[in-house]
Amino acid sequence: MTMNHKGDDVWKIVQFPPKPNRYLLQVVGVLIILVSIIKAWAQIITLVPNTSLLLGWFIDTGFLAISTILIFRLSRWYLSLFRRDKSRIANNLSYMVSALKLYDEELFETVNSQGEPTREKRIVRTIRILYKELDKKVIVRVMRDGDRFNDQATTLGATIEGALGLEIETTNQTVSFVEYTLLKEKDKRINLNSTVSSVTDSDEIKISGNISYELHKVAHSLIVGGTGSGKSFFILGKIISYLSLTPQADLRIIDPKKADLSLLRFVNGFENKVATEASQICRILRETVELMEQRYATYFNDVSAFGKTYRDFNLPVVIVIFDEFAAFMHSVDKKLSKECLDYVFSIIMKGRQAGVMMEVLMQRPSADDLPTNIRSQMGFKAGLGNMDSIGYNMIFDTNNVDYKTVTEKGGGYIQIDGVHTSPVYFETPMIEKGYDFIGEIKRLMGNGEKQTVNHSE
Ligand SMILES: Nc1ncnc2c1ncn2[C@@H]1O[C@H](COP(=O)(O)OP(=O)(O)OP(=O)(O)O)[C@@H](O)[C@H]1O
Repeated sequence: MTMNHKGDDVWKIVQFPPKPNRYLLQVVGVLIILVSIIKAWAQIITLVPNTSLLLGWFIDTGFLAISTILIFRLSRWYLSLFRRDKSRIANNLSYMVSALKLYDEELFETVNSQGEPTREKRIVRTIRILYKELDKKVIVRVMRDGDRFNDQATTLGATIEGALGLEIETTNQTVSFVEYTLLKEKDKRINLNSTVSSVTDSDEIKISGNISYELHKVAHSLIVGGTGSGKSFFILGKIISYLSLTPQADLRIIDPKKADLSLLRFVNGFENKVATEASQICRILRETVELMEQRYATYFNDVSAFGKTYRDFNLPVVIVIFDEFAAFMHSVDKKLSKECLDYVFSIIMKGRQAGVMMEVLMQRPSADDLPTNIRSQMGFKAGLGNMDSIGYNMIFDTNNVDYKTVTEKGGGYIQIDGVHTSPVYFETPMIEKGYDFIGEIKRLMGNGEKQTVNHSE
């Protein structure tokens, strides 16, 4: 039987009712083991012919050692049958089963010690709950066995949170179980200045205390959020993070609404890299596709490039940030929107290896605004602020999540490929009041002095 170590990667069953403490049975059992082995030893010893003194001493010592080991092993096995899972998690979940009466009892006819017939209640069925304790998480799996607890399994989230005093990170519902993943430590909002790792060669971007990802593994992003949800702060924060990478990211900005992002056109180094008009937008996208093709032609043109990415050639990541994507696609004529969409599609399908990425922002996702073949390639998806279930389903392609009301500015749900299996609640990096985005971007761009980007394009 597995012991209950912290961080064990083993499923354990929550015992209900808990095993009773049968001390008398334990003592008697161990005594029987002891006496039987001593008796057996005494019996065997009489069968051994009494030869020399030395041989006799060896035989006695050998039997004594074997008997001691046998007594110890057998007793340990016997006592393990009575062992109770005393962990706080097991105790609290067992208490929850009792408090919510997540078990069925039936009346049984028996005979009491005076020989009179009596009736006694016995537990005949209990909800089946398993749990696993990891370093940073506790996973509670409530089984759906087709009994009356089947539907209850899906509604136990808040009660389990209360019982364990931990917060649910994700809920995963299948036909045979509902799995609640709880965080041992609450996720913490981080400050913008700790979003980029100081480790050289790292392209790790931190989003919160518990959430981070490597940019080259995730590639394209989708950020959705209504007015006031914190979308602009999030993307401006990300721009600061991207510009803090080494080599510094090469950003192209598309802002058809001529809002905050378009102001970057006044920063040295962003000339010709900010587009607000349809024709400029199409030009920026076309040039980015050409750059991508050029990278493939220069760096990935023979077998020596097998398995390599843009990072092996120390090329900067190129990120096209496309704000108000859906609104733009609706506002331009069909021919132009098709041309733009073709460029976006091309980047999304081929960009990752060459380090050419798309970051699409929009107010509300709908199947018409963002075709499924593009949406499914987005490794990073975030929905900020409150959204209806159709909105969430459109972003995350799942309707098995119990989304909480978002009250915090910059709060929402996020799902990153390779990091999460379903969307989790998060809060965007904190940006203090009066933060000078443009000033900071200017500083990172070297105030228009020569950039420190090390590439040959
Ligand atoms: N990460 C954050 N740190 C600190 N404050 C934030 C953060 N995100 C949002 N806020 C607060 O919420 C307000 C609205 O955020 P923001 O302007 O980013 O919303 P939005 O979704 O871009 O809305 P709009 O589309 O109208 O610009 C900000 O002015 C700021 O006060």
